[in-house]
Amino acid sequence: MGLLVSGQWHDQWYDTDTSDGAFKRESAQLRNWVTPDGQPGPTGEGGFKAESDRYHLYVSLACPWAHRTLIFRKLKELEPHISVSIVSPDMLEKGWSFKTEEGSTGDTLQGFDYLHQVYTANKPDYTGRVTVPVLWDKQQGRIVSNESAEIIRMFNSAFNGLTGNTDDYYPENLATEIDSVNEWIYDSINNGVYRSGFATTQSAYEEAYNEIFKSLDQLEDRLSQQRYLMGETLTEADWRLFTTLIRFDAVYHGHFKCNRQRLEDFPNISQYVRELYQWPGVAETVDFHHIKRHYYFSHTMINPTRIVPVGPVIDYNRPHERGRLS
Ligand SMILES: N[C@@H](CCC(=O)N[C@@H](CS)C(=O)NCC(=O)O)C(=O)O
Repeated sequence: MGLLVSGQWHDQWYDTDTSDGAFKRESAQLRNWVTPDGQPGPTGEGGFKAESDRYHLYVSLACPWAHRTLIFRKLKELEPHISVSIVSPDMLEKGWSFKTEEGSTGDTLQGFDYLHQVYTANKPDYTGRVTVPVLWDKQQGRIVSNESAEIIRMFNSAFNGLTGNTDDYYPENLATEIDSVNEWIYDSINNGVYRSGFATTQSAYEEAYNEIFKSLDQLEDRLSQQRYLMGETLTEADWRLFTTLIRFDAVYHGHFKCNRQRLEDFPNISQYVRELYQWPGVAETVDFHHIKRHYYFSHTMINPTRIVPVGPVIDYNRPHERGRLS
């Protein structure tokens, strides 16, 4: 685990000393947008037109942020148009690698050994963390974006002309409400589990833990009254939440100490997770080997023995009752 400083790799764990033991996530730096005609998007530069076989996605199957982009690539029928490389679940001294032993595809586009080389190929003197996902433009030989929240918005609509798929997970009439639910879920759940797991003081950990379970209680209540976060319409807010929920009992409950109870113990949340897991194509994007191996093997500061737990045994394919009550 580390970061690039002026293009040089430095092996370094997150610094929590300056924030009373609390983990602070850095904002993504590369924020251009693919658009239907190549006009600039909400941030960054223009010149990234939606075209078939022009873009390549670098992902980890372990990472909840990268997982969102894989789900959108699947749901929006972008697989024939956007190629993918999957990193190894082991993120060690040199960060994300393409070592194939534990199931990386290798860098199928550029043949690099490490993801940090993709970042320096984009900008030789790059300074910052080297994170997945990364959306790479094969035509210009540069990174379009390393922000999953924005990559899924591009996937949601920019390529509709190519795929003919007009399913909309960010409909205009719900956009403001989706943005506000996203913010709540991001702070307390998506990033909350990391704040719990990476905390280095008892108080920072307990603060994150309390926020997570307060939000999960609210979520359980909301899902007892409606099928999805926005009611009857399945939106990006659900997919952003799902990638954290599907990892919860396998890693966040144990490794990140989010252990007041398992998600399996929440009647509505657990059924909602199963409904989304069973959504056509989605189960294929979930890889519990990569998920467990990444967290338990890579974070030696938290789990020095690197033993990867065998359980839990949960059948996400068993039936759910969602949709029957409404
Ligand atoms: N804001 C980014 C965050 C991505 C992120 O933090 N990914 C993690 C993996 S789950 C990562 O690559 N971490 C490497 C590091 O922090 O050095 C996004 O949502 O795309």
